[in-house]
Amino acid sequence: MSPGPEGALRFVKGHGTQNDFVVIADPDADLALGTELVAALCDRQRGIGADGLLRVARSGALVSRGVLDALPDGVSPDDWFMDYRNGDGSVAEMCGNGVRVFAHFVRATGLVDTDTFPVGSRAGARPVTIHSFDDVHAEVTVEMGVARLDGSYTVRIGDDIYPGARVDVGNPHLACVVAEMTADDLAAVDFTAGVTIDSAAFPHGANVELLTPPKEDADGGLTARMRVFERGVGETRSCGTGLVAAARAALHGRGADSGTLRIGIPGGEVTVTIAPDGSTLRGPSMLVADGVLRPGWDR
Ligand SMILES: N[C@@H](CCC[C@H](N)C(=O)O)C(=O)O
Repeated sequence: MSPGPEGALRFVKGHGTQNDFVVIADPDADLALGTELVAALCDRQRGIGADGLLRVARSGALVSRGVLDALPDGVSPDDWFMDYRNGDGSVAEMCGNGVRVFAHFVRATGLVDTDTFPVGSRAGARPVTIHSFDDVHAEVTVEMGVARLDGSYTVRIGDDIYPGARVDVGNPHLACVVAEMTADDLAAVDFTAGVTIDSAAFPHGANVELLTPPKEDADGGLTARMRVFERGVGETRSCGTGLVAAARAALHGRGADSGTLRIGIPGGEVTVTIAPDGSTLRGPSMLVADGVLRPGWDR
C-alpha cells in the first residue's frame, strides 16, 4: 500500500483493545507527516478519527529522510519501523497496543512472512510473536523491554490526589495503584475534571494510569482493572505501555519484581508479564477497515 494517484492516500483503521489507530504504509517514508496533518487525520470530526497514527516504514528510509536522527537500539535498516504519532500530532517513543496492530498489519499484508520478527520503535526494537492472525483478527505478544520504576509522585484528578510510581516503559508513565479502589470507584473517576501532574518531574509529560489493587481470581491468577489518561490524546480505552507500567507498579507494591497480571480496561483485556529483565504484553489486534482519503480532504 502506498500513496495513490493524484495524492489519494490509502489507510487501514485498526485497534488493540479499542485503542485505535490510522495505519499508513509508507515504506520509503515519502510522506511529510507534519503535526497538523496527523492531528487532522486523527480528528474524529474532520478526519478519519483515531487515538494515534502508525506509519509503516523501513527504519533505514526514516533515517535517510531525516525523520529519525539515527537507528534506535537494536533496530536494523531493513526492519519495519512503527513511526508512532499521538492523536494531537505529537511524537511518542512507544505504543504497546500500536505494536500489536502494526505487527498484525505487516503480517496480514505480507510485508512480513514469519510469525516472529522485530518491530522498530523510537524506544528500540520490540520483538513480536504472532500467535494467530487473519485479515481482521490477530493475537500478538510484544516484548516490551524492562519497565523501570523511578520514584514516587502524585497526580491530581479534579479535587482528588492519587500517589503513584513513575515508570519508564520507553515512554513516561505515572502508574497509580489505588488502595481500596473498586472497579465501580474506578469507573466513577472523572478525567474531564482535569488531570495535573508535576511538570518538573515529567518535563515531557506523562501517561497516567489508575489501577485497582490486583486480586487473586479462582485460578490463583492476579487480575485488576485500569483506566488511562494518555499524553497527547486524553482518556483512551486502553494503553499497552500503561498496562505494563501499572503491572510493574502493582507487583512492586506486593513486594514482587516478577509476575503475571490479567488487566481489564474499558476496551477489553490483556495479559502482562513482568520480569526483572523484561516484560511482555499479550492481547488482540483488529484491522477493521480499508479506505482511501480523497484528494483535497484536508482543505
Ligand atoms: N496508547 C499507547 C501509548 C501511546 C503513546 C502515549 N500517548 C505517549 O505519549 O507516550 C500504548 O498502547 O502504549
